[in-house]
Amino acid sequence: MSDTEATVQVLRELVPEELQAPRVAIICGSGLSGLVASLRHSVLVSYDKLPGFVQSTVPGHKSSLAFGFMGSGAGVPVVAMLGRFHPYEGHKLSSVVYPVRVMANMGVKNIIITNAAGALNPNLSVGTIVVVHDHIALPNLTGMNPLLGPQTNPSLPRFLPLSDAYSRMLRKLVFRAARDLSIERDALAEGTYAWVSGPTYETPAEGRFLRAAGADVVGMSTVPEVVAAREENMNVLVLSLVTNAVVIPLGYESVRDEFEAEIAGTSTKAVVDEVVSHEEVLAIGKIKGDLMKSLVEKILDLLPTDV
Ligand SMILES: O=P(O)(O)O[C@@H]1C[C@H](O)[C@@H](CO)O1
Ligand code: HPA
Repeated sequence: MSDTEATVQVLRELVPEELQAPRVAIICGSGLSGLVASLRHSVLVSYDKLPGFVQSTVPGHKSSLAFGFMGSGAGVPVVAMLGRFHPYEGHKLSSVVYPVRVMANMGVKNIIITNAAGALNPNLSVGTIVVVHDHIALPNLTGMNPLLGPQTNPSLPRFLPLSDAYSRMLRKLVFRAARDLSIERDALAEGTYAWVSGPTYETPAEGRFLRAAGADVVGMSTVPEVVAAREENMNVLVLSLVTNAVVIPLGYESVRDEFEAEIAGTSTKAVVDEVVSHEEVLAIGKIKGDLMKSLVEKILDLLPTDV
């Protein structure tokens, strides 16, 4: 029996039979566990009961899986991670993606991955939900790829194409859901997510670099999960909630100019001194959580029955 099969075996003992075949997995990003507040017949399973699972150590992430039905009518059976694992917590990449492999082993075919992210694109304001259509993963390109090493399951592809990682069908469904809910057009955008390891937020020069490379938002999660989910042949949807702007010009102003202006008694342009914090990230999650929740519920309502 493989490791993931052993974990699924434990879940089968802890979760009632009618919840054992989820169609959709949801990963809740920082401060976004309220996304699944409307789960019906829900059963929570703490990660410490599950072999192979580690613990979420980040504020705004709980260490439990939630099973239940979500959406209108009978609803769709879902399994949600109320907290995720990040490499910066000290978790190995194989641990970070382990829950995705377990959910795939349970037969889940669709995954909605959410996260909090900083905006690199100046057209994105705080609170916008970005439907991710591509990613830039410097860690993947430089030797920190979750698929490095012996294959956990040799029947999965060794060389995984990622040109179509983000399901067009699911992305389109988001916009249909938004129209059905009369969500204003500017509340949603499309973009490319840059994955960084964290836990430091970006310097202004790093922000400029990632923006120049074509990224719209930046965050510290998601991509390893996307890679594992694609290896497991799931349909992937990623929704990033913009919680802050990455202040690209901050720190760039010349202190020599400032010093010389002080001596001359003239004034210089005021330096912006916004500093991002995790508290701010969580606060935006709280404010926009209901919108994200309605959107996810409507996406589940619209999900074709054959996927
Ligand atoms: O788990 P996500 O990607 O939603 O969390 C973001 C990235 C860091 O974990 C944290 C920084 O504030 O929020
Ligand atoms: N950078 C990286 N990760 C983040 C940010 C950010 O600005 N905001 C929320 N998660």
